[in-house]
Amino acid sequence: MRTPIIAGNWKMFKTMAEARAFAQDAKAGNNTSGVQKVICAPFTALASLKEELAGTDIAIGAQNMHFEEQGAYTGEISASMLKEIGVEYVILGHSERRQYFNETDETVNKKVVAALAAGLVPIVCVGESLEQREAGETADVVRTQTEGAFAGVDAAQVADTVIAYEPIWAIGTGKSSTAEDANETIAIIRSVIGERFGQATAEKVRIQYGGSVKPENIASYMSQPDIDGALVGGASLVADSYLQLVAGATSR
Ligand SMILES: O=C(CO)COP(=O)(O)O
Repeated sequence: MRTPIIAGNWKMFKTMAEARAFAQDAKAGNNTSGVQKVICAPFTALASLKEELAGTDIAIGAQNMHFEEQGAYTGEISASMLKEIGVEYVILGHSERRQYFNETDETVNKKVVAALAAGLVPIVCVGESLEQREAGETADVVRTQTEGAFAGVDAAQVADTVIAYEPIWAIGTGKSSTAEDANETIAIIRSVIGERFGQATAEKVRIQYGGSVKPENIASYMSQPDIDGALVGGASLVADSYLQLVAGATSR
C-alpha cells in the first residue's frame, strides 16, 4: 500500500528563527509513525530547518526551483543547490506560481525532469479554477496538466513522484472540496497516469489533496481510497496543528 504523505507548504511565511522554533516544537511532539512527513519552507529557512530536524523523520522540501543546473538566471535556485542543503522534495507547478509567476506546463515539465535528474522528489501540483470547474472542465484541466508535467519522463520515475490535486478555489479560502469530489478527481489523475505510464505506476504514485485541509477534516480525506495524504498551507504553520494532520493521516 502507498504510504500517506503529509506535506506542509509554508509559502512566504517564516523567518529562519521562526522555522527553528517550529522545528523544536515539532521534534518534541513528533510521535506518529507510518506517515511520511515533509515541510516545504522558503529557501532562506531550509538550511536552519534541516539542521534543527536532523535525526528526525521529518524531511524538508523547497517550493520551487529553476530547471537549469546553473547559469545567468538572476534570483533563481538550482536543484543541486537544494540537494546540498539536504532537501529531498520540491513543490513544482503550484497554482500560485502558475498564476503569479507565469509557470506553464512546459516549464513545470522542465523542472520535473531536472528535479528527478538531481534526485529530488517532485510534488507536482495540478488543479482547476472555479470558472473551469463550473464549466465542467475539471477532468480536462487535470489531464492536460498531468500529461504536460510528466511528458518524456520514465514510468519508474513517475512512480516515485508525488502529485498534489489542489482545486484553486479551495486554496486559502476555507472552502474545501468534499472528500468524495476530491477523490473523484484524484481517481481521474491516477487513470491518466495509468494510461500513459501503466497500471503499476498508477498504483504506486502518491496523490495528495490540497486546499483548506485542517486537523478537523483530514480524516475524511484519508478515508477515500485514492487520496494518499495532503499538501497543506495555513494549517501547517503551527507545529501542533501539523502534527495533528500527521496523526490524522494514520486513519487510512
Ligand atoms: O496551497 C495550498 C497548499 O499548497 C493549500 O493552502 P491552504 O491549506 O492554506 O488552503
